[in-house]
This record gives sequence, structure tokens and C-alpha cells, in this order.
Amino acid sequence: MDQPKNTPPQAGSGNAKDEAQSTHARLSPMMIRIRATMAAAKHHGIDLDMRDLATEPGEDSPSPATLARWLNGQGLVAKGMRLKWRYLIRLYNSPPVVLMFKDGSAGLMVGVNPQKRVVFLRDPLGKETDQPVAVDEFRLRQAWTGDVLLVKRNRNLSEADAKINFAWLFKMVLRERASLRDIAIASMVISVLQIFPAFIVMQVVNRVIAFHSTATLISITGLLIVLCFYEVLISYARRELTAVLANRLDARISIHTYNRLLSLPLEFFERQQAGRIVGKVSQIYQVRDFITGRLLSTFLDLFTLVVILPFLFYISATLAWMTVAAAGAIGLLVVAFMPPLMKLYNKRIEAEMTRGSMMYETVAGIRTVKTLALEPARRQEWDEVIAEVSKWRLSTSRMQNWPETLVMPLDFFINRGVILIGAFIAISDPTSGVDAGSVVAFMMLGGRVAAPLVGLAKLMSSMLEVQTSLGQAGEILNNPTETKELTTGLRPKIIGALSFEGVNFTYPGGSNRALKDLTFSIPAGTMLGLVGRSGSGKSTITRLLQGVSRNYTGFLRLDGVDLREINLTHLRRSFGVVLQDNFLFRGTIRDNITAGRPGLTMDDVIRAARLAGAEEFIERMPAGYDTFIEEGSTNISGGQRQRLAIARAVILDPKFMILDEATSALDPESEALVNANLERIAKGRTMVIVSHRLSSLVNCDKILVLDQGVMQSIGNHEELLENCEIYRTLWLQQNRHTQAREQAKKDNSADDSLVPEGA
Ligand SMILES: Nc1ncnc2c1ncn2[C@@H]1O[C@H](COP(=O)(O)OP(=O)(O)OP(=O)(O)O)[C@@H](O)[C@H]1O
Repeated sequence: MDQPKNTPPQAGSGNAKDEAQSTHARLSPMMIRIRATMAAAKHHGIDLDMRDLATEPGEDSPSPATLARWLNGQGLVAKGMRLKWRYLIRLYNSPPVVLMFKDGSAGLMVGVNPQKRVVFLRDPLGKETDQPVAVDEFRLRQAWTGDVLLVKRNRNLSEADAKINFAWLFKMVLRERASLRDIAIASMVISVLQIFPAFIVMQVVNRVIAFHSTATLISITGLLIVLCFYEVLISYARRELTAVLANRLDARISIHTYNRLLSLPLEFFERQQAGRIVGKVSQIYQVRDFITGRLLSTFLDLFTLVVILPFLFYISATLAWMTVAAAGAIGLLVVAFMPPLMKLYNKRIEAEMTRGSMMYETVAGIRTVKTLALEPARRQEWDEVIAEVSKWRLSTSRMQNWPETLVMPLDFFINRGVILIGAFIAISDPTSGVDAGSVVAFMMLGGRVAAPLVGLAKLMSSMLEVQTSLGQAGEILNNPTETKELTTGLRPKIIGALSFEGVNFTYPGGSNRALKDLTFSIPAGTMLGLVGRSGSGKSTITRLLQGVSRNYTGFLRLDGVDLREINLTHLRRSFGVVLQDNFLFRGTIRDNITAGRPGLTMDDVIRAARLAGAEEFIERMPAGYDTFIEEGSTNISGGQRQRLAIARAVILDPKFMILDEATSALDPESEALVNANLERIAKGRTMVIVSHRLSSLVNCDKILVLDQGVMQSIGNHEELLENCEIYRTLWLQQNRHTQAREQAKKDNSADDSLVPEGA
């Protein structure tokens, strides 16, 4: 237990201890801190990937806040905080706590004994079963900074991954109950303050005017000014609170929506039109507007009702009943028109969605539209879409116009008729208790009763609209996500040996198998070419490898590990993938190569660019690595874009690369350049290359020939030319001209040799 000063207490005993200490000696304090955090996460069943850790510039060792950011959102909830010893020893029921040490490393506290006033530390590099070591306050203080990282499993992973529906909305609004309570109190106070002016005016009319009392008028004026001042203040506070609440709800909805969208599997996006996805997901903003707008204001108006209604009954029950009855009739009218309105509303949304889709499709496919001069056809189609939208918009507005017109007489009755009736009662029946003051007070407050009741009725109709919008957004967002596969599973070190064992795969909804009983294996470091006619299943193989489709039968193993057991994020990160058409984001070349992945330095960017053969053209650009790439990468050539995509794929030094027609769209010169770079990159990696051009695959160690999902043969170029009919045919088709030229050359030389000497 004797430790030198300021050295973190080490756990373990005997040989294990020596071993652990020698590992400690090899690892930097920063690494020990990271490993301690990973061990705390592991306790909750979450394997963290160090590549997700984004350290702040200038940090020697990640701070608790940085570590917490790393853990949050990976199925864990983490919080960095400063704790006193006396609080630390109260954490007796907690899972492992990471204690930050002064040298930049960390310890893992796995238990406490408050009676003996000791905490138990376990070696962060050891096993969960290792014996922890008891450390007292004095010894811990020598190493501990006082900072801790508390980690717990996100109890409600379902909350992070919750489906978008009313229950979710309700829970989310409920989480803001503190703000809601404050707003409700402010609304109550405002309502009460609003009663006073009416009450005062009643007094002015009845007493001041009737008895010519100036003194009463002065005191009433003073009171009125004070009340106005309070109302201004409280209204300000309510608006401020409401704005904050609306913003928080907006942020929550937006973050959750985006997270769910990102966790949907790629297969889902392939089945849907992008425009439709965006259109439907955007419906969530209607829901947001409803919650932060109508729902909140009606909720607040109801408080007004609760306060004002008793007051109105106090002034005159007859007039109050008349007002409530008229307001109720308005509500009924609104509700009666709801079903037909909803029908029309749904049609309108559908038509607007089609309009959005078409707009998106036109912008996305504008090259094709322009080059094929499709503008007139598109315009005509657009006219039809717009006609449909106009039709349903107009019908909805017309239908909406009806209840709005029909409620007007009732509204007039509340605001004017009730007053007239009040005046009549006051004149005809002096014993009724209705006097001039009551009538004026009613005039001031009666209208405020109608608004919340009508609001309540409209709220019900809006609920239906929101239900529709929620349904639309849910149609996209509530599809099964791949969150579980992305956050759980094995994270083996990938070396690159690959084997397919009786793999069969059919696309969802497809009738034929895209891969039939595929069995082959390649050792790590192999360059494997995939060849076959169009539709033979080449891309399907790469899809299965990347875990895009997982519902295949048979086994697909990477270094002997079943692919389905491997964590999806880890799997995809371990691959470098270059496709035919690679999307570059708006931003600098450097941003595109790092693609926002944390922990990458400029040196990594330059190394990747060099490996991809992109360095030379980047350096020739005016701003070098800071050159801005426009949307659609219009300011660089196709060959340059491919080289940037390769740099982006190799920056993490993947041991496994997939190139799916990566050079097919390039001109021969760029293709030769990129192919030369690929051969360099291939050293020490497994590469799966799909290409239509067999000439770019001749150097592959193995070429797999597919036909209608069935493996025809596997071997190198020469072997296949000899043994595989399909390969030979494809090769001859593609190299007919070269063959013909070579034949012609041979013939010519043969002819020359026939010319008699001296001729
Ligand atoms: N998303 C999909 N949904 C349904 N069927 C699909 C899908 N993608 C491909 N297929 C079908 O699966 C089979 C294999 O397609 P795959 O894309 O793997 O062929 P390929 O050899 O890569 O073709 P190409 O060289 O034209 O890219 C084809 O019959 C194709 O029609």
C-alpha cells in the first residue's frame, strides 16, 4: 500500500499487480484516463471506441467534461463534477466512478466503505474480477484532483430512441414541468390583475360618477397605475418564460428527429423517395408549432377562464350563463366542422407532399432535366401537381370559411348582445343586482371567456391535424432503427481475412435470390476483384460486407468473427469505401478528408492525400488544403474528386477497403492514375474491387466471377482466362480492339517475313 507521493494508487496483487504496473508504465497518463473511462462504460455493457473521443485543443489529458461528451449519446449518461471526500464515500451503491488523478491519469472507484472511511479502487487496465484495493482519504488526496466522472446506463435507452407519437410528446412536455408551472403561475396572476381594472371601472361608474367622489377617484387611479405596472412586469416575464420553453421544446424535437433519422438503416432510404422523406419528416415542425403555439396559449387562456368566470358569475349569473352558452355553441360549431375539414386537410397535405417531392427531384436531377431538355415536360407535370394542390387548398379554405362565418353572430352576441341584455335588465329590474357598473365590467371581460372556449374547440381540431402530421413524420421516423447494432456488439481488431459460407440473400420484396449459396474465402491482404455481368450480385456482396443488409442466411466472417456479431459502427469505420459517385460535402478539402472525424491532425490529412495521389493537385490549388469545395463539387474534376474520396477512405488506415466501380466514371488518364495509387494503397490491406473493366483487375490476387448471384469461378487472371468461359468472353469482348490490333501486327510481321529477300 506504500505509494510514492502523487502517484495514483495502483490496484492488483502479486503477479497481476506487476503485470498491471508494467502496463501502466507503458501507457501515458492520458491513456490510463481513457482506459478507466472505457472500463466504466464496459461495466454497463457499452464498448467505447476511442476514435469517437474528441479532445479539446490544448488539453493534455481529457477533462471530465470532454469524457462526458464522449459517453453521452452512446447509451450512457455521464457527468463530470467536483466532489468532496465526504460526498465521495456516500456513493456506496453506485457503479464504477472514474476519479481524476493529478498526473492526468485516472482511477476506477468500484466501491466504498463509509464506516471504515475507505474507497475501493480497481485497476482500470485489469479485469472486472480483479480484487479492488482499499484506499483511505489521506492516500487518495495525494493523487486525486477532486474531479470525478459519474457514469450510468441511460436507463431509458428507449427515450433516446423513442418512437415519435403522442406519448413521447407528452413526456417531453412534462419534462419541462418546472417552466410550465412558472408560466401557469404568471398567467394566473395576470388573469387576476385583469379582473381588477374591470372591478375598478365598476366602482368608478357606480360610486365616483354617481356620488361625484374625487378622493375615491384619485385613490382608484393610484391603484390602477400600480396594477398596470405589475401587469406589464408579469406579462414580460410570462413572454420570456414562454419563449425559453418554446425554444427548448423546439431544440428537443429537432435533435430527437435528426437522431432517429440518422439511425434508420440505409436500406430504408433506398426504398423511399428522398423528397418524400424530407416532406414527411418536416411535418414534425407542424407538431412543434402546435405545441409551442396553440397548445401553450390555450393552456394559458384556460387559466384566464378559471379566474374570470367566477367573477362574471359574481357580477351577474344570468349574463354569465348567456356568455357561456354562446361560447359553448361556438365550440360545438367548430367541432362539428372538424371531420370534413380533416378529410380535406389530409388531401391537401398529400398534394403538398407530392409538390415537395417533385421540386426536390427536379433540383437533384437538374443535370438530366437540362441536358435532355426536359423542361417543358417537367413544367407540364408541375402544372398538374400545382393544380391538385390549389384544388385542395381552396376546398380546405372554403370549408374553414363556414364555421368562421357561422360563429360571427354568436361572437357579436357575446360582445354586444349580452351588454344590451344587461342594460335592459338593469333598467327593467332594479332588484336584479345588475347596475351600470356591472354592465361595463361585463363589457370588459365577457369577450375573454369566449376566446379560451373557442380556443379549446380549435385545439381539438388542431389535435387532429397534429395527429395527421405526427402520423406522417412517424411513417418515416418510427421505422425500426439500427441503434442497437450501432451501439452494441463486438469490436474485434480487423485484419482482413474474409470468408463467405453458403450465403444466400434476397432483397426485401424481391422474388429472386441476389446471391445463391456463395462460398469462398480469402486471406488477409488479398486484392480480390469481383466480376460479372450487370445484375450478377457484385454490389450486393459489398453491401453485405458493410452491414447494409443483414438478413442473409449462411455465414459471413471477418477474421473468423461472424459479421452479424460485430458492432456496426466499428465495422463501417474499419472499412475504407470508395464508390463510383462519391458525395463531397460543402467545405474545405481538409474538412472533406477528415469528414469531421475527431482526433485527426493536419499530418494525417497530408499523409492520406499523399497515399491517394491527391497531394500534388491539392498543392497546386490557390488555397491548398483550405480550398473550398462547392456544393456538388463543381469546382474540381471527376478524377480529383475520386482521389479526395480515396484520401477520405484511407485516412483511418483501414485494413479492409471496398472499391465499387471507383474508377469507372473516369477518363482513361485519370483512371490509370487512380489505379496506380490504388495498387500502392493495397499493400498490407484486403481490397475488394468491383469493376466492369477487367483490365483494371488483372493485377488482383484473386478474381471472383459471378453470374446471376452464383459464383462461377475464382482465381487469378491467367487461370480464369484458361478455365472460366464467362471471364474469357467478357475479356475478349472488352479487349477485342487490342486483340485485333495485336493480330494485325502479327499478320503484318508474318507478311513481311514472306516477302522474298531482295524484293
Ligand atoms: N435495392 C434493391 N432492391 C431489390 N433488388 C435489388 C436491389 N439492388 C439490387 N437488386 C437486384 O439484385 C441483383 C444483384 O444486383 P447488384 O446490384 O448486386 O448487381 P451488380 O452485379 O452490382 O450490377 P451492376 O454491375 O449493374 O451494378 C439484381 O438482380 C438486382 O436487380
